[in-house]
Amino acid sequence: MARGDDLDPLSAVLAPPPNESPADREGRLRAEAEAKRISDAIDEEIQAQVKAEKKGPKPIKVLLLGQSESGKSTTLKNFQLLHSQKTFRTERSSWRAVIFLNVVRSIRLILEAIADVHALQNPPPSSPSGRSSTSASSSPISTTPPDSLPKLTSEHLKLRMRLLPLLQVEEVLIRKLTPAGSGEYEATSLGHITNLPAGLENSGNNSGGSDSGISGDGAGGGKREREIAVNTQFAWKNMFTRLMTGGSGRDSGEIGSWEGDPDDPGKIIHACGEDMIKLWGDPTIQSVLEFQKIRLQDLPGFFLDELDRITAAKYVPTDDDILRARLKTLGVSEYRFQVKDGSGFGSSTREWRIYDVGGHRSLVRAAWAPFFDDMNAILFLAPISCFDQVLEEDPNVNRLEDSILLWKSIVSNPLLSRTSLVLFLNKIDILKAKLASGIQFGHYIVSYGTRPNDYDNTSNYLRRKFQQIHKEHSPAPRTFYCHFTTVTDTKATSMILADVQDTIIRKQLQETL
Ligand SMILES: Nc1nc2c(ncn2[C@@H]2O[C@H](COP(=O)(O)OP(=O)(O)OP(=O)(O)O)[C@@H](O)[C@H]2O)c(=O)[nH]1
Ligand SMILES: [Mg+2]
Repeated sequence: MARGDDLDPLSAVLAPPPNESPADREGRLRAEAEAKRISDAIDEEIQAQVKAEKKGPKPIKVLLLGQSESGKSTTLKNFQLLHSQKTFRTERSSWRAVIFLNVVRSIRLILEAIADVHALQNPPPSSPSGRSSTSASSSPISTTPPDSLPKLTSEHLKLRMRLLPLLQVEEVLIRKLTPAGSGEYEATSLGHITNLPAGLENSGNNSGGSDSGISGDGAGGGKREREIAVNTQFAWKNMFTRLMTGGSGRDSGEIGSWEGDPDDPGKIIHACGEDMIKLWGDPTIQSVLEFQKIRLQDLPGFFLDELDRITAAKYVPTDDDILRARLKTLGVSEYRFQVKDGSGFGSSTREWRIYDVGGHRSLVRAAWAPFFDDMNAILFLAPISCFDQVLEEDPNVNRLEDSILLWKSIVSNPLLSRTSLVLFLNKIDILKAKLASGIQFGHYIVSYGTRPNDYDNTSNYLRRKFQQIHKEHSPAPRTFYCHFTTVTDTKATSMILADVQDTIIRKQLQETL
C-alpha cells in the first residue's frame, strides 16, 4: 500500500523539490500560508452567505396609516391573531384591564350626565332662569327648555353614589398605564363625544370648499372627553400583568393570576355589576343621555350592552372583546411575524414587520415620514362611517374629509411612488347602521347630492372618490388595491389580510425578478 502513495500523481506534484535549499523552503512555506489564508477567507465568506440564505429573504415591511380611530391597531391585532396567536392570547389579561377602563369611562360619562341634569333640576337660588352655574353657557343643556328635563329620582342619585367607587378604579388603571413623570405617555386628550346632525349643533362650523368636495360639518358641541393614550414604547402590558399578579412581576398573562389579588379592579367591577346594569337599562337614564346628546354606543370601546358577561367574577375577554377594546396609540411600534408564503410560493416562511403608529393629528406627519423610505406596502385605513363626525383634535374638520386629504398626501408623496398602497375603507358595519337609522349621507357629503341613502351607493361613491385621487395624484401609474372592511370582524378580516399578503408578496416577487 505504501508504494501506492508514491504513485499518487497529486502527492508527486505537491511534494517539495528533492534538493530544496533552506531559503527556498522558507519561501515555499510562506506562499503556502498565504494561499491558506486566502482560502480560509473565501470559505468564511461562503459560510456567511449560506447562513444568510438560511435566514431567508429580506423581511416584508408594512406600515399601517390612517387618522386616529381608523382601526390601525385593530388591524394589527388581526395580524397577531393570524400569525402570533400565543402572544395574542397571553396578552388577554392585559386587555381585560383595558376593557374595564373602557367600561368605567362609559359609566363615568353617565354619572357626569346625571350630575348635570340634577344641577339643572335644582338651580341655585341666584339663577332664576333654571340654568346651572356649572353648565357652560355654550352647552346644549342651557338652550333646551327646562320642562323637557328628564325627571331624576332619589333612587337615581343613590345609584350614582353607589357607583362612584368606579371612578377610583379608573384612576388606578390610568395611573398604571401612565405613571407620573415617566414622560413616556400622554394621558389625556380632548374630544367630542356626540355626533349631532347638522343644524342641531351649536358651533355651526363648516370648513367647506375643500377640493375633496366634502363639507366639514361642525357636528359636535357635546361634552369634551379625555381619552387614555399609551406610548407604544412603554411596557403597559407588563404594568397590568404586575397589577394582576399582586406585584410579583410574574408575567404569566393568565387570567387566573388575578384571583386573590386585592388590587384586582375586577373585584369592584364585579361588586358594581348589578348597579351598572340597572343604570344602563333605566329609561330615565337613557333620556338623560338623549337630553345631553350623548351616544355612548358610537364611542370606541363601548361594552355597556354586555355588562352581564364583563362584570362576571371570572370574566375572560374573548377575541372579539379584545378587538373592540380601545386604547389610543402614541408613537410607533414594530411587530414581527413569521408568515408562511402561501398561494403557490412554496412552503417557506418569511418575516413580516408591521408598523403601528398613532394617528392623532399632532403625531401624524412628523412621526410617519422616517418610515416611508423602506416600506414594501402601506395599509391605509379610512373609516368611512365617520362622514357625520368631526376630528377630536379639530372640531372644524370633518373626519371623512381629513381621511381623504391624508390619503391624497400619501398617494402623492414621491418617496412612496414605488410603495404598494392598499386601502381599507373601514367600519362599514357602522356605516350601514348609520344609514339604516336614517342619518343622511348627502346632508354631510354635499357632493353626493340626493342619490339614494343606502350602503351600496354611498360606499361605491366613496370608493370612486379614493380611486380618483389615487389615479390623479400618484407620481407614477400603479394598481389601486381597495377593500371594504370591518376589522373588528376577525373572520372576514383574516380572508382580506390573506389576500393583501398575497398581493404584497406577488408585487415583491415581480420587483426582484
Ligand atoms: N364597529 C367597528 N369598530 C371598529 C372597526 N375598526 C376599528 N373599530 C374600533 O374603533 C376603535 C379605534 O380603533 P383603533 O384600532 O384603536 O384605531 P387606531 O387607528 O389605532 O387609532 P389611534 O391609535 O388613535 O391612531 C377601537 O375600539 C376598535 O375596536 C370597525 O370596522 N367596526
Ligand atoms: Mg392605535
